[in-house]
Amino acid sequence: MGRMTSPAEHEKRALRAELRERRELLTSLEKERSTTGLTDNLRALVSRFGATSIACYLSSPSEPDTRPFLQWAQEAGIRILFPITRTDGLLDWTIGEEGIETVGFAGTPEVVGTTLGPIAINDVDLILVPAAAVDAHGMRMGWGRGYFDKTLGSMERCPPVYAVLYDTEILDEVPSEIHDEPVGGAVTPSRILDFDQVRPRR
Ligand SMILES: Nc1nc2c(c(=O)[nH]1)N(C=O)[C@@H](CNc1ccc(C(=O)N[C@@H](CCC(=O)O)C(=O)O)cc1)CN2
Ligand SMILES: Nc1ncnc2c1ncn2[C@@H]1O[C@H](COP(=O)(O)OP(=O)(O)OP(=O)(O)O)[C@@H](O)[C@H]1O
Repeated sequence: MGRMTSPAEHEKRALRAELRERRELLTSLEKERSTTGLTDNLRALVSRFGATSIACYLSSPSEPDTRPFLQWAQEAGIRILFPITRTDGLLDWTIGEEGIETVGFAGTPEVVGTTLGPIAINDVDLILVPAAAVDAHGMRMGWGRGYFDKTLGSMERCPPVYAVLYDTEILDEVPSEIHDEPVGGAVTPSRILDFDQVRPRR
């Protein structure tokens, strides 16, 4: 499109490729082992905030497995909003009343259900976002489509936002651009991190 590529964009692309490759190298045993801890930590986070309503995504095979946690949350009567990718780069949300899974526009697993618009996410008590990496200031890098930056950037008041990722993806520093939205914390298979944010959320 003739746009200039900034150093941060370039760095992000290289880092994403490295992180993607690292995830692809995890064995199914390593992944299975990490699921128990991740599920415990996600449950603990819900308890900590007393969340009765959350936003979370269905993980794809290379991502830390959110599914056992989602199963627990559903059984516990927690309202879950799942993202639906739109062609315009925004996210719709659904509670997925059909209980059916499909593949979305961007290639990630999605749930089928009545579509709620982008602002439906304003109501939740806790937001769990996918991430490729985060740093100690809560700077987050996603997989490069800007869906969550746009979603979080458009929220007037934002509930706690935690990135879900593997331990090795917590880095000293993540390349950042002006539109990048920080997260308040991160959840990995071994811990829950809370960041001191440089740029406080509105
Ligand atoms: N499970 C899951 N659902 C999710 C996300 C996610 O990261 N994980 N999303 C989080 O936003 C949204 C979808 N985001 C996506 C972001 C990038 C690509 C993608 O195909 N990226 C290319 C490379 C892009 C690049 O590196 O520049 C690729 O992976 O080949 C797909 C979906 C909504 N749902
Ligand atoms: N708030 C925004 N408004 C408009 N465009 C945006 C916004 N945030 C990000 N973008 C655009 O989206 C693209 C991807 O951004 P970036 O590389 O930061 O995504 P990411 O953080 O990896 O993705 P995601 O948020 O989906 O996990 C960039 O071209 C960027 O300009």
